Amino acid sequence: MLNDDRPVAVLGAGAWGTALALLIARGGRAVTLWTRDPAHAAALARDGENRARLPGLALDPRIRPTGRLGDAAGAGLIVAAVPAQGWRGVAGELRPYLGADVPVVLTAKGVERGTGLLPHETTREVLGEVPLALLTGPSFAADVARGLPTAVTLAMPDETTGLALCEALSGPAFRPYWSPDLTGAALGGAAKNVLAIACGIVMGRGFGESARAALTARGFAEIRRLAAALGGEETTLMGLSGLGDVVLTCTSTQSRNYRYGLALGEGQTPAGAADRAGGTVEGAWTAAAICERADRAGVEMPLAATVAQIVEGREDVDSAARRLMSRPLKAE
Ligand SMILES: NC(=O)c1ccc[n+]([C@@H]2O[C@H](COP(=O)([O-])OP(=O)(O)OC[C@H]3O[C@@H](n4cnc5c(N)ncnc54)[C@H](O)[C@@H]3O)[C@@H](O)[C@H]2O)c1
Ligand SMILES: O=P(O)(O)OC[C@H](O)CO
Repeated sequence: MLNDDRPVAVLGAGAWGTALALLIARGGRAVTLWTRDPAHAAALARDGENRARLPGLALDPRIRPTGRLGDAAGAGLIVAAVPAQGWRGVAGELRPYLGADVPVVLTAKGVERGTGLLPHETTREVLGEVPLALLTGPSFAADVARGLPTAVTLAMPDETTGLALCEALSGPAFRPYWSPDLTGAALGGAAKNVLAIACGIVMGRGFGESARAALTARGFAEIRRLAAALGGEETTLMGLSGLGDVVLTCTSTQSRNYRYGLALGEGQTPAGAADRAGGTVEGAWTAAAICERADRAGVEMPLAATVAQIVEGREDVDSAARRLMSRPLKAE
């Protein structure tokens, strides 16, 4: 299934899809790199690089860009790098082209608005019982594309296929660790984007490093509460896909979510902040969606709810900070 000569289809040719296509192609596999925009596919082929997202990094000759989703037919493995809000539609269009027993590796880090579903839950609704994995964890596209050392989580309940996927996707500088816990891994990846926005806001507003450390720890506590309520494992949250990605994204200006928060903290509007972040800011969409999901599970997430309020322009940063600091004192 995995060690055959069929190409790998990577869906979504943004920063992450392009980085993963490079990783896989360098491992010797042919890659079909699909983008919804045929003009973008033509530009990728013509330029030999993704100028908008990973400028200066040459595409491997084994990568074939395409604007036709039907070119994914015949792939031995699908890697989906479409943002969480767009994945349901793409998955539906993919269905007729998906071969029997072909594994689908999801990589989106978000919660779907309107349903509160994590990417693997959306996929189950649309594609049914396909072999499903999630690749997540601390990994900036530019780092992976440059071949810098990276370790991630590959979550899949079936151990045999999960380990085979780790092998298939590993490289000299890319090390996936298998986990059986899809829910814990997906939740950590989605929620850390919301927390990264909060940390960016705090730093942009000049509240200082102590405030950011407090926010990171208290935000991580609410993520763990929700994960536990949904059946995610504590060990997953304490690993690469949870703590690892929180550490990365809550501290680095390489993160778009963090940059978006920084701009909000500096007083920009949500639209201006999105422009400054550049590219997909999953946490901006996920903040409200994860709160809806938490409400249904009876879990309180005051920090995520505050990010949602600020992102939607319903509260300003200073009044949010005053409100959070005046909450009743309680046990840690
Ligand atoms: N960039 C990273 O370092 C990184 C790392 C790990 C995971 N991720 C995750 O990967 C996903 C994609 O992020 P990215 O960095 O590639 O973002 P990006 O902004 O660079 O690119 C997003 C791509 O998705 C496409 N897209 C958006 N909506 C679509 C839709 N409805 N149908 C089809 N295509 C659509 C866009 O055309 C674009 O090519 C996100 O969930 C992100 O959290 C990103
Ligand atoms: O740029 P961000 O904030 O989407 O973060 C990218 C990756 O998720 C980091 O692991």
